[in-house]
Amino acid sequence: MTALSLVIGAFSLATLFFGVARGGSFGDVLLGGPLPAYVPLTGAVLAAIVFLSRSISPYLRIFVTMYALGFLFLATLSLLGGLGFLPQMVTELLPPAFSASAAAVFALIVYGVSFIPVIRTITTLADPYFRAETPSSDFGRPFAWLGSREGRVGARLVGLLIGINFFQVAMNIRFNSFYRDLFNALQEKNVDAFWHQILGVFAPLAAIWIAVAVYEIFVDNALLIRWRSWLTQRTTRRWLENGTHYRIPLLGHETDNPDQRIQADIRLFIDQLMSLSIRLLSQAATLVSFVIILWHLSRDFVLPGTEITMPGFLVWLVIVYAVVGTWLTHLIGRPLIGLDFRQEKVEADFRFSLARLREYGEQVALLRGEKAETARLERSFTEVARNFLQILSRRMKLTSFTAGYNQLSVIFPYVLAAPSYFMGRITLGVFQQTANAFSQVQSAMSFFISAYVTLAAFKANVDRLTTFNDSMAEAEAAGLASGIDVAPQRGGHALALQGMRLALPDGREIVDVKDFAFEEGRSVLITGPSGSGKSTMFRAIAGIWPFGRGHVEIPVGKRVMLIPQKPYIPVGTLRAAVTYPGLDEHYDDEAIRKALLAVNLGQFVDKLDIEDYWGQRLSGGEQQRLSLARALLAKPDWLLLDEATASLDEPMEAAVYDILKRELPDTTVVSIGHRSTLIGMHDRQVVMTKEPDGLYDLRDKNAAAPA
Ligand SMILES: Nc1ncnc2c1ncn2[C@@H]1O[C@H](COP(=O)(O)OP(=O)(O)OP(=O)(O)O)[C@@H](O)[C@H]1O
Repeated sequence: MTALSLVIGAFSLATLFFGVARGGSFGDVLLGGPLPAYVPLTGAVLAAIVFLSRSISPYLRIFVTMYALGFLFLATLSLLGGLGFLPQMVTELLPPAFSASAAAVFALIVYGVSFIPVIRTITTLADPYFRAETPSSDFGRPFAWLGSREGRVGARLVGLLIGINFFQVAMNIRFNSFYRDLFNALQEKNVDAFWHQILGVFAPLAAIWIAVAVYEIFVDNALLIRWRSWLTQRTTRRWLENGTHYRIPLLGHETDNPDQRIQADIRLFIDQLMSLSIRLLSQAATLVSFVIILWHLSRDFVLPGTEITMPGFLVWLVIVYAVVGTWLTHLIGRPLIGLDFRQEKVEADFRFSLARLREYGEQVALLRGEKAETARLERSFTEVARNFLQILSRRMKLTSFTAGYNQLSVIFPYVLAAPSYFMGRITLGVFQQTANAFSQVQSAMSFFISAYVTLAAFKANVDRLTTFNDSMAEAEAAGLASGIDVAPQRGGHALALQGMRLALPDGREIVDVKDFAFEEGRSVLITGPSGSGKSTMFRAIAGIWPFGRGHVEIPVGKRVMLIPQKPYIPVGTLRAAVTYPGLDEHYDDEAIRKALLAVNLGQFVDKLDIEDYWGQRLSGGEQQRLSLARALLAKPDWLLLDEATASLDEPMEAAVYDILKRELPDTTVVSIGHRSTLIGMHDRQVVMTKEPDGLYDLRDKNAAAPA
């Protein structure tokens, strides 16, 4: 950015000096000459903006850069044209010098809007991608020439898209003069000129237009998939790291349906941001270009119904026309923002209810819960339909206005230009060219009108992603600020708990383990009343419970594995289910088979590659044995079993404990359980005991006071 700013600064100073040196009155220098002085003057401002833009959002910086390059291109063309260095044919098509200054003004606008809070919210979501230093992704190999860092490639693809959009605006300008020439040929009944316009002008232009449109789709979608993969991966990792996904609902956040935010909202955000921002830019360029054209065209126009000539009156009319239309649309369409937000939420709630029903199909069927489920689903869908109807009613109101407005826009310029045509002031070609220019200006100015629905949905989408990010940040902060620290301890031989006071999310304290050690090699059974906080203590040892304070010390290099009562079994192959949470390629088949045989699941050893919903296919006891097989593979130093054998019959439970002892001689087992038969399988029994202060502490069985 610094180099670009220096180039623009040097160019501006040199051309300003050149203009002043040529002499002439102040007015001549400022407005006339090969390059009017207002161009280098705005160029000097642009150089400062480009320099300052180093500190703004990287996404917006791409736009400032493209405008700066546009300025250099247009100003150089104007200068060369002004000095007579370009052929006549090119000079005729040159945009006026004013357009270079317009590019500088747009850069200034982009710089200005970067400080608006709502824009900051949007760029906060967009920017991390453009800062990414990760190696460039494999998607869209044709873009290898754009660089090796993902963020840089992304930024250059956005730049390329902007360039394509500028080019399309330039083509539209060329098409505009084609209309004039074509209709003039028709009016003059000049057959040769007519065919020249069709075959010599229109056909090549159309061919270029098609090629550019196809390339644009390619660039646009390549950027979309690269950006989406990067952002999805980053969000998923962040969500799953350090138990954040578990803590978000614990903290009572409103972040519903994270699955929808990751799967749908990220895609929508990128898609809508790209189309809105790049379209906004090309609409701005269209606006400036055609306002200039329209201004020139309406030089000879009379006010309809009079013979008074009023230069540029079409420009004023189109501005008033579009501003009033935009304002009315805003008034009518505003409620759509909230309604769209709600629609996404109720749709996702409905989808989640269905997915959950599939997961718990057996339980629902056994309980004959179908009636209750039908009622619940119908209630959930009623919300979907009710909100949809509100959106429909609002859209109908909005469409009845915008459709009428668009229809009026078709005939409005004809009505305005007709008197001048009938009075012979303008040719049929100019009449047609005016109508085309008017509609270009009107559609650019009313970009906000046609994009209103997209803008409303975009705002709702940005809100959803922002609240999701905020909840993740809070859950991360809660993890960091948690008063419970789990730290490795040098030289120790026990998993020790000290000053551990655990609370519920509402702040009510339930557990106070003052000082307790699970010594290496000495298995422990924890018993105690239901709800006394045994599982919560295990959660704290695992480092995922954020409420409370205290220390958990684990000897350096030792591993703790926790097996809950209800195992989680991912959808996929049996091999992946047994090796979870490890990766299946880390274990050879022999080890997996041996583990399955040890926990009496021999009937499944030849089904390792079968993909299934194993969580639904296996019985409760089989699922528990499968998760014990995981422990045999993982060989942890401490194995915490939270009622992990509660679904097994007593002989099977005893056999499993024997196997654990035999296969994992170096593992210390700590179990939570209620069965008395478990006592003989452990070296020590402790009880969660209610102390006089109402909190539970661990006491050795023989020392336990009555609760
Ligand atoms: N996410 C949560 N939000 C609010 N309260 C919770 C949450 N998780 C647990 N609790 C509460 O914490 C208390 C202790 O629960 P915990 O599961 O630790 O008990 P437990 O001793 O393991 O019980 P059980 O023997 O029945 O399994 C219970 O009153 C429970 O309702």
